Parts: sequence; C-alpha cells; structure tokens
Amino acid sequence: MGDQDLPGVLVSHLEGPYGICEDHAEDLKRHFNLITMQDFLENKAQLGPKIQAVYIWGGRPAVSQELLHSLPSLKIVASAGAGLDHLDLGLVASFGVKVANTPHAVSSPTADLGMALLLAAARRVVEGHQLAVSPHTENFPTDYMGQQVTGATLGIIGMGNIGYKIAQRARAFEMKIVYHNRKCRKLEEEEAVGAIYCERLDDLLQQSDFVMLAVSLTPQTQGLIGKRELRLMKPTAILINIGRGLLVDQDALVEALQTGLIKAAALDVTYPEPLPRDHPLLGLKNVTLTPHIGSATHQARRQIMENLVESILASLSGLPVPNEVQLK
Ligand SMILES: O=CC(=O)O
Repeated sequence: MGDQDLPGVLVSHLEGPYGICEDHAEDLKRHFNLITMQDFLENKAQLGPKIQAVYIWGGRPAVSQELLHSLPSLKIVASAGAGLDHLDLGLVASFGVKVANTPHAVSSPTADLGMALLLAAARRVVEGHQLAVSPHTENFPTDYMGQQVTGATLGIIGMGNIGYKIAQRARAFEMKIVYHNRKCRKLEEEEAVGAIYCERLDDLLQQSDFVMLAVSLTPQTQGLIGKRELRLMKPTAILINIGRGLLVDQDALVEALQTGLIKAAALDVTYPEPLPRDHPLLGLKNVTLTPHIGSATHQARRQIMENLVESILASLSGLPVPNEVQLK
C-alpha cells in the first residue's frame, strides 16, 4: 500500500518543540499518511476528506469548530498525555468524533517528577548546585537548611492515576499521606498506601508540610489554590504543581512566596508556558521550575505514541477504542 492509501492523520508539524518526536515519525508512517497542518491548510479541499484522525502532541494542533467542519471523515482525536483541557470535549462529541488520551503512559513518569520536585524544593537542590559551582563555595554551609521529608505530611490533591503513584512513592519516604479528591473517596487506594481522606480541602491545606497538585484542569478546578488557600497553608509548607498552571492563582502565589506566607514552590506547569522572561517567579530563590516535562522520558513518550496508534487503529476498524474518553 502506498503512503497515499494509508489513513490520513493530521499532525501539527513533524519537527520542532510541538512536532512529534523525531524517532516516532518512522513508526507512525508505517500505519498512517501523516499530513502536517501546513500541508492541510495549503490544500484543504483535497486533504480534508482524507483525514480520519487528529494526532495531538504537546497540545497541538488545536481542534476548533472550523477544523472539525473541514474534516468530514474524522473518526478520532488522539491526544498525548492525561490532560484534556486543550480540547472542547462537547464540541468534538457534537461532530460524532471520539477522543482518546494516554493516562496510563504518563502516570509513573509524572509521579516521579512530582517527587523529584518535592525533594528538590525541600532540600534546595538547585540552590545547592549553584552554591557548589560558585567560585566562593564552602563545604558544609551552616546557614543552608532545608525541610525534612521523612515523617512530613504530604497532602495530595487529586487521587487519580498520578496522585496514587505519588502516594506510593511518598510511602517509601515514610511520609504521612493525606488526600483530597473532588469526585469521590478512594477507599482501595487509601488502604493500599495508608492515606487519610480529607473531605475538606481546607483541612488538607492546614495539615500538610507539602501540598501536591495532581488534579486535572476543569472549570471547577481553575484557581483551586488562591489567596485564601495559601493563607491556610503552613508558613513552612511547600507547594508542588504537576497538574496545570491555572490550578493556582499565580499572582497570589508570587505574593505568598515573596512575603513568606509559604516556604517555597516547585512548579512543572505555569501560565503561560513558558513564562515571560521578566516574570517575578523567575527571580525568586524559593521557586524551582521545570518546563512541563512530567512525561518527558524516552520510554513514556514512546508508550504514549504506541497507545495513540492503538486507539486510532481501533477506531478506524470500528473496534472498542483503548483509553477512549467518555464524552458527555
Ligand atoms: O501535561 C501532561 C499531561 O497532560 O499528561
């Protein structure tokens, strides 16, 4: 079968930060005729009807009403990662199109990064590195203290796949685990990791030495941590966000970090991404930042790609779609 006979799959572009991983393109091309957004825009009339799937990598391409109208053969939107906040699910559903994501492929690496950020912020690893490589370093600096992780209370907001994996890891660090979950209490997970449920988010915030945001961004969770919530946290507490930047009121966070309302923050996600180079978060010593790299391991990214291929192929054959997102 020539490339042209394979099912058409729309990707944003093949290279660059939002392009698909270089070493994935060859695998994808064995199954699909990959059509870049640029090619599609230059030749909508001919390519539109050939496209049966949109492959979203790094949040792109955006799936607008206009795009959906120009893809009459579209069966599925296959989106890398767990978060779906870049998609209007109701809109996609109204076109009779399925959506699949890859929640299992990202949960372990994202939980690993959550713990890496927790440890880095607690023990001031980035500052320590800067001190160690500076010309005037001293060994064993006596004014350089961090927060103890062993025995500390970790508050996990969101006990989904990622939250649970964080709890498993935190247990190995002998942390006390409390959690809050918006939808329901998770009894099995509680028992497996010895976590204590906080029905009220406020209780979790008041008790925790570390607060980990592992919740997806929805209209209900946007701004979940604002001025009021930051005031409830301990002055020694550290906030870690591996969910989405918009879960936190960032201006309130900057103020809390500047005034010592909380001790520190470690953020894999911000808004916007990346932050403008003059953003106050970039100048604070008590902030550890990473550029949205929760799933950035070779293994996870490959698994994500393979999961997306499986979902697309299943949908094109009319089979049950692995990781299909239930659209209301
Ligand atoms: O941000 C990453 C994801 O949604 O998995």
